[in-house]
Amino acid sequence: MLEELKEQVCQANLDLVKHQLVVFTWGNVSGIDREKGLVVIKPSGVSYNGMKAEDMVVLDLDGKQVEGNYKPSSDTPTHLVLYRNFKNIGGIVHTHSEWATSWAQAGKPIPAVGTTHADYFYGEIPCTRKMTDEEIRGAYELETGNVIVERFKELNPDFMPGVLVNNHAPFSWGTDPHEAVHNAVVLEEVAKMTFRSFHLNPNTEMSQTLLDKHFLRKHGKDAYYGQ
Ligand SMILES: O=C(CO)[C@@H](O)[C@@H](O)COP(=O)(O)O
Repeated sequence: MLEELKEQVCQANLDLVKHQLVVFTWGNVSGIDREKGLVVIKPSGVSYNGMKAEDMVVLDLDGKQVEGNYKPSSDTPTHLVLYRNFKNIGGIVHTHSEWATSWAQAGKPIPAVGTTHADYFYGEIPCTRKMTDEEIRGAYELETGNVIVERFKELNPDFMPGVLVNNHAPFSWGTDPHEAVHNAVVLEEVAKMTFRSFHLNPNTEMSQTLLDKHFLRKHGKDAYYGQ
């Protein structure tokens, strides 16, 4: 089971390259085995070229490394905060994909103005507040997780599978590493399309009715999209 998760996490990391979401080593994917309470994550700073499942690092939810020859991603504390707080998620992606990162750097949430967005994200994709100097100097990556959780106080992570970290970049998640990558791809596409929509028409908007229709036809108890 853990070996299978290492394969999935490794493949999901390689998929970031395939989908052109990462440059150099600017990203990472993790997955969790909830029964065992173990997280599998990409090693820090290791090139995607020739990366193998056995290179993945395994930790418990407190961050204690239990397997792996490498140090885990420097973003591991952020992933662990999200797994501890968002109980239904099974995979997390962090990238510096250029369109989503542009919104994050600008400190701007991405408004829901089209059905591509509404098929995946139930409302505006939130952006976290700026971190304080104290948070940045302290346990920075853990505090990054904390500001995400703080931003989700009144949001459901099952209906909003991604966030922009202010001055930084996006995180996305899903029920497993593969779905988390899928959501990262959609987030990047939506970031690009929304920027262009506002460029063409600064008054672009979408009704709540259309947002509800598109999100709820794919998610929730009355979903009917697909097979
Ligand atoms: O956010 C950043 C850098 O700004 C990191 O996520 C990125 O470089 C990836 O770090 P790791 O190689 O996973 O330690």
